[in-house]
Amino acid sequence: MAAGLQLESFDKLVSDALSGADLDEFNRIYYGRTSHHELEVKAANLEQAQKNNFDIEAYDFPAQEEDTRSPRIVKIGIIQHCIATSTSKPIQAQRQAIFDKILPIIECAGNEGVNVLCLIEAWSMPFAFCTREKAPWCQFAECAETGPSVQFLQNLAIKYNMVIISPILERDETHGDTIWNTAVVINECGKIIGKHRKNHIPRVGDFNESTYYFEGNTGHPVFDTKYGKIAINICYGRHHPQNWLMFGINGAEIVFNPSATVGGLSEHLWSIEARNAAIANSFFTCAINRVGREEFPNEFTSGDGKPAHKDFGHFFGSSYITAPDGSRTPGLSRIKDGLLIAQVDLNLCRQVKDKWGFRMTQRLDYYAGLIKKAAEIDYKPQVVSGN
Ligand SMILES: NC(=O)NCCC(=O)O
Repeated sequence: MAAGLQLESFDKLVSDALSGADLDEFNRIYYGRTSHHELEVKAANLEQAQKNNFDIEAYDFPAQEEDTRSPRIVKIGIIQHCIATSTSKPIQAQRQAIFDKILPIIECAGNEGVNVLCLIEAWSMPFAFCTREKAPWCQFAECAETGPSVQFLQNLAIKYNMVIISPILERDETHGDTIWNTAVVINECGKIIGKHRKNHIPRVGDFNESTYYFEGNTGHPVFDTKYGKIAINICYGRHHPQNWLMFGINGAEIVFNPSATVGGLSEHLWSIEARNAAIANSFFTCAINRVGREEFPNEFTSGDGKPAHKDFGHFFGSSYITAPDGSRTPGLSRIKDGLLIAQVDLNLCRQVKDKWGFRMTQRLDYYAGLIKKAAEIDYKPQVVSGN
């Protein structure tokens, strides 16, 4: 099969090709456990998924029983989806079409008892930053506290008693109408408990996001919710180990990575980075990517000598969840909308810290000193001459 759009999923390719002991051994080595611990999904939700053309998969990550702590079972949900209509339509129509298509997926998450749900980066709009055009795309920017996306999700958060992370294009009207790439955290009562702005902005390929917004100014907040301590590392921030590290230092137990990235650029990195972060920081990570192709009315170039084009390329989905011990779920489809659920016991975070001691051995003070020196203008790299 030719590489690209046709391949439904890497994980399916493997499970179709292998069986029996070979598949078990592959799973043990690649996923970190021979069985995926699949959980049953309610028949009504499977029906709903089929009717609305999305997948649902659910997996379990148990921890060892402890004498001194009760299990802390939490259901995490992540949704990947494509846009729902032409990028030439009026802004409100494009946004409403996304609301309409994502509603049954969120309802399924709610009906499956998901406690914390996260959507893709800039979920309520096409990823128009490739174009470098300000109009009409800046009109998608909305107030984090009162905008249409937040209002839409607040009701669902209340209805399903669910924390929802809503990554949007934010317009901060109070501070000069500035635009940010922001994840808004809505608690299970529908209250906005805070927001985080993307810390690292890409300047690669068609990802011309720096034309629209700056590096975030909200630090590395960890939101202490009813369902655990959660944080959000938005898309390109996953390439920066220190970004993950700071969320870990601040006590995160689950870090979501809402993303928008395309096959030509990053597909070979995708399965590594969020997974590695889970291992290095003893927390759960959830890598969530957009699906589909997005075409824009006017051509744009990427500064790479290639012809001008209107299409961003293939957003390859493949969302997955990794536990602190490095075991992971299979990824969702590369081409289809989907809901991935992981039932996790948050006690696993401490159990992995006790086993591996990464937190204890990371030598923060040592590296803090070294990095401070390395950032100085006259720093001399420690290189030993071979001559
Ligand atoms: N949205 C975003 O930051 N994409 C950058 C490309 C990547 O990180 O793979």
